[in-house]
Amino acid sequence: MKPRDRLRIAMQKSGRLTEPALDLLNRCGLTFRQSRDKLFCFGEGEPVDLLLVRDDDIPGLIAQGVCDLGIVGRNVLNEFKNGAGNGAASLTEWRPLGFGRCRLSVAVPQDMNYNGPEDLAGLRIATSYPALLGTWLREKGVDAGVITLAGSVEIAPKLGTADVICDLVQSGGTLVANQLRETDVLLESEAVLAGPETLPTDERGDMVELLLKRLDGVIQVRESRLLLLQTSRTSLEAVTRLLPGGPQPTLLPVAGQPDQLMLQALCAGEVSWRQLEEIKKAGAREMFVLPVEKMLA
Ligand SMILES: Nc1ncnc2c1ncn2[C@@H]1O[C@H](COP(=O)(O)OP(=O)(O)OP(=O)(O)O)[C@@H](O)[C@H]1O
Ligand SMILES: O=P(O)(O)OC[C@H]1O[C@H](OP(=O)(O)OP(=O)(O)O)[C@H](O)[C@@H]1O
Ligand SMILES: [Mg+2]
Repeated sequence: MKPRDRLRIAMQKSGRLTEPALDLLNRCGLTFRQSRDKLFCFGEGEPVDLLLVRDDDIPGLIAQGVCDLGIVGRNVLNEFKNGAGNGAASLTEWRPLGFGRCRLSVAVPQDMNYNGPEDLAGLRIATSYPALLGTWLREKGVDAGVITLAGSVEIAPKLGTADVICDLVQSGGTLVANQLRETDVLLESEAVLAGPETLPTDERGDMVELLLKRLDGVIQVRESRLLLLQTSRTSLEAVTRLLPGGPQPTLLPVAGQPDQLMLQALCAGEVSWRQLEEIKKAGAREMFVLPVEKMLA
């Protein structure tokens, strides 16, 4: 293979991961000029280009060295590592990316009596993830038939082509619509930045390091929220105890109300309605949760 001096990242051409992946790269300061065939996007500022492909092809492209990194679901990456890519150059997750969250689960007809994996013995299981399912069945010591389907797996029991299924679940809506019930979770998945365990030693390696640093910053900011509220000095301790994790809050005086304080806290993740209601019960009022756009400690 010809040596390359520009970093090449593979990502899904069109699907659930396309928009969030592009958005993430943009936030890392990477912008791309789209070529007419839309399969290759040339990086405008930094020496980083994109290859837009079917998500299933991403691990193989990295293993072959056609791309240096890829943005792909853990489900697809691990299916490759357990199956087609078994024994190929080892791939690793450089970063979990926090979108495309779903799980790979076994689901059975709602009216089936199911007590555990041993009840799958002798049944036919339809899946798009034969390698991950095969590994799990071996671990459980269960001998079952694996029927590989490219899609519409949930319909297989109704059609009589399988008894149970193993497929991706997010809200669970598709399972309910097909009278199925989730029984075992094989894998918790989200989009990841995948790459070889050993990074290139040339300038591309330096670019990967820079990208990882920017990614860490972007992910930290994306998950941060600024919580603003007012509280009386007497409620301060109770309110502070309920604050979601993060650095020490900042306290500011409120003009004309000496017993009141304005509190500002950086929270490491989402602040739910339930948490807000609890904090309010402890004595807080005038509460605001704001997204953080940029952060420089
Ligand atoms: N319902 C879901 N909710 C959230 N994430 C999901 C869901 N279903 C799948 N995913 C994640 O998004 C990834 C891409 O899903 P998508 O349906 O776009 O793939 P696809 O149909 O295989 O696309 P391609 O044409 O690239 O092969 C999945 O591999 C998985 O990691
Ligand atoms: O638990 P839920 O929220 O219902 O999501 C799960 C469904 O989402 C995915 O399919 P998708 O909608 O991408 O359809 P496809 O596999 O036919 O492309 C997955 O294959 C499940 O069928
Ligand atoms: Mg696919």
